[in-house]
Amino acid sequence: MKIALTIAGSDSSAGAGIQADIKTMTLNGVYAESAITALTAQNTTGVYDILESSPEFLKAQLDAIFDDIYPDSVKIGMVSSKALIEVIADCLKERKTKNIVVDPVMVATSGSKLLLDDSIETLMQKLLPLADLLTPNIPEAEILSGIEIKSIDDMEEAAKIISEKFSCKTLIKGGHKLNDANDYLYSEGKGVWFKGERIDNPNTHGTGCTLSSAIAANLSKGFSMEEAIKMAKDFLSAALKDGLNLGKGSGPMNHAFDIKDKYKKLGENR
Ligand SMILES: Nc1ncnc2c1ncn2[C@@H]1O[C@H](COP(=O)(O)OP(=O)(O)O)[C@@H](O)[C@H]1O
Ligand SMILES: Cc1ncc(COP(=O)(O)OP(=O)(O)O)c(N)n1
Repeated sequence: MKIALTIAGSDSSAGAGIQADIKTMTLNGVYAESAITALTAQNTTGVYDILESSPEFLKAQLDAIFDDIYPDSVKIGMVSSKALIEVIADCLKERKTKNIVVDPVMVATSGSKLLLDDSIETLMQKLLPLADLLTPNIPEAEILSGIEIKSIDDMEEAAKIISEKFSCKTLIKGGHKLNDANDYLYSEGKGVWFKGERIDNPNTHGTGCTLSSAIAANLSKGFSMEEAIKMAKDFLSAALKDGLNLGKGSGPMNHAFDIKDKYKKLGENR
């Protein structure tokens, strides 16, 4: 079985973060491992508290993982501080990790900061140049490229700037901010649009986490980057389309859309 590792924060409501990543990787047919950068007290209405892992404890988690079950891909999500970013960058270099997908999580859709302002520079210098793929949303892409994104042309230009700056493929997500569900990949001098069907569902908590971890799972299985992105978008759309409606705010998607009926039946005889 292929292995994917997520290095990210825990979301207590399990719609985003580590929990979304593990569900996504599992349902995309790979074995999921996790190294937790922070615990968040979070639900569909916001992030109420954050407790970071110490750098020593994050390193201990990564060493335990890499010494035993070596991953075929790594997805990195919320990493809030400089010291944690450095631990991850050192580990990825030392362990010669392949298929690195970085979702440069900065602010949750609910508005809470998940990356400290003074850590953005460290993220850009130490971690992003190690990535095979970056998956910023529009506000993150504006920070990484240094340009304002107000149009489709701006999206294309920003992807090129980011890709050249960090020497990696860059997928800018249109998402709910611009151009509906259409995302743009720039890679080695070439751009390609991934058109998605916009699903009218306000419950989009964890869409970014789900997309990046599905891409990592698909890379683990040996798919090309373009195939991995296409399949990840199909998985995300199906999870959104399932129409789960939980919580008082922007709720989680149903990652288990494909198997939910199988397990529902098991309980029906009781
Ligand atoms: N309503 C929607 N219907 C279909 N796809 C969506 C919708 N909203 C977001 N997406 C897709 O979800 C993925 C994550 O995008 P986005 O929500 O912008 O990321 P983030 O959670 O990092 O802000 C992208 O592929 C985007 O196109
Ligand atoms: C612990 C944790 N990590 C990441 C996020 C952000 O999730 P994302 O899928 O990028 O976007 P929203 O869910 O905020 O729309 C998070 N909220 N918590």
